[in-house]
Amino acid sequence: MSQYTPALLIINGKGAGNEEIRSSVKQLRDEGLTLHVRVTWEQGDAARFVAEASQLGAKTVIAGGGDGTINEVAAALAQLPAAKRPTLGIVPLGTANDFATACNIPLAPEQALQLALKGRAVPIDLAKVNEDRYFINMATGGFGTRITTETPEKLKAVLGGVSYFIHGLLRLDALKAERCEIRGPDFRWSGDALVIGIGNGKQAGGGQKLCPNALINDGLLQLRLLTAEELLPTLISTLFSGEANSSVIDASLPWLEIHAPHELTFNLDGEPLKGEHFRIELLPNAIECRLPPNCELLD
Ligand SMILES: Nc1ncnc2c1ncn2[C@@H]1O[C@H](COP(=O)(O)OP(=O)(O)OP(=O)(O)O)[C@@H](O)[C@H]1O
Ligand SMILES: [Mg+2]
Repeated sequence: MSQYTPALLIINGKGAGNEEIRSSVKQLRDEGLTLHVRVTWEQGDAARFVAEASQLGAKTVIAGGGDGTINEVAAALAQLPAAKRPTLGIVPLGTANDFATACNIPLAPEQALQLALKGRAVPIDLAKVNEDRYFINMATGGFGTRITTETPEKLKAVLGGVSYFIHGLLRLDALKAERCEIRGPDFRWSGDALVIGIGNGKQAGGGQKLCPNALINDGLLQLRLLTAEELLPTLISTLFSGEANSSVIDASLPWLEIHAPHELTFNLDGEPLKGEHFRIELLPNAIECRLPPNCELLD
């Protein structure tokens, strides 16, 4: 398999017991591919492994995990000089795998690994949040945040992506509007928001298409705001169907700033970030990613 350059597979420790991955890696190595494997234990490990990639001569770095793992790998790649930046591959081993699902990346590890090594590399956008945080898929505030921050790991392990949905329904009583102000080029809104979705990708929280018009190579973020004017049942059906409605505000923006009088929690690809001020800026063509020809997030 000499047509492949060496690659590095970073597996989130939660998915490291996957036997299919083990046998696929063995098979690829038997065919002659140099495929390094590293396993994470905690936050920060993936970024350190990405830094190691150039010493290993890896031209492809594969994130084996859910959205949080892809986030960490993609963010570390974006911070490397362009000339030394490996291409991102994705093997979905998380709970919801919202980004991979929206991209039509195969969920079967063997096929995903083939795509991650051989697929067409496409430049994609990333979003930068404040000084040093990023997201590849979506930032959510409000209801969606509660779902993803508080869905217990045990529920995720037993029920997979459905757990986000079930846990979300159990927590409807906890739905609370957040007062905030949002500004961007030719855009200004202030009021009480129940859900704030800022999408590079379309879906989060286990298949909820919060930002149905988002694309990962259009140079724009889709902002979708569900305001507190609507009755709860209408709002929930809107949330799950993605249809238009008067309490839904939509905008496509290259950057935006959010200010709140008290602390808000945003989830960046499912990983929490607290603050009162957020500046979110789209970085066009920030990294290259191997994606299937039928990826639905491409322009
Ligand atoms: N060995 C490990 N055990 C538990 N957590 C880990 C381990 N290694 C990394 N992490 C943490 O896992 C989180 C990322 O998980 P990831 O998002 O990939 O999976 P998931 O949440 O199950 O899937 P998804 O986000 O697609 O629903 C990060 O917060 C990271 O710090
Ligand atoms: Mg996650």
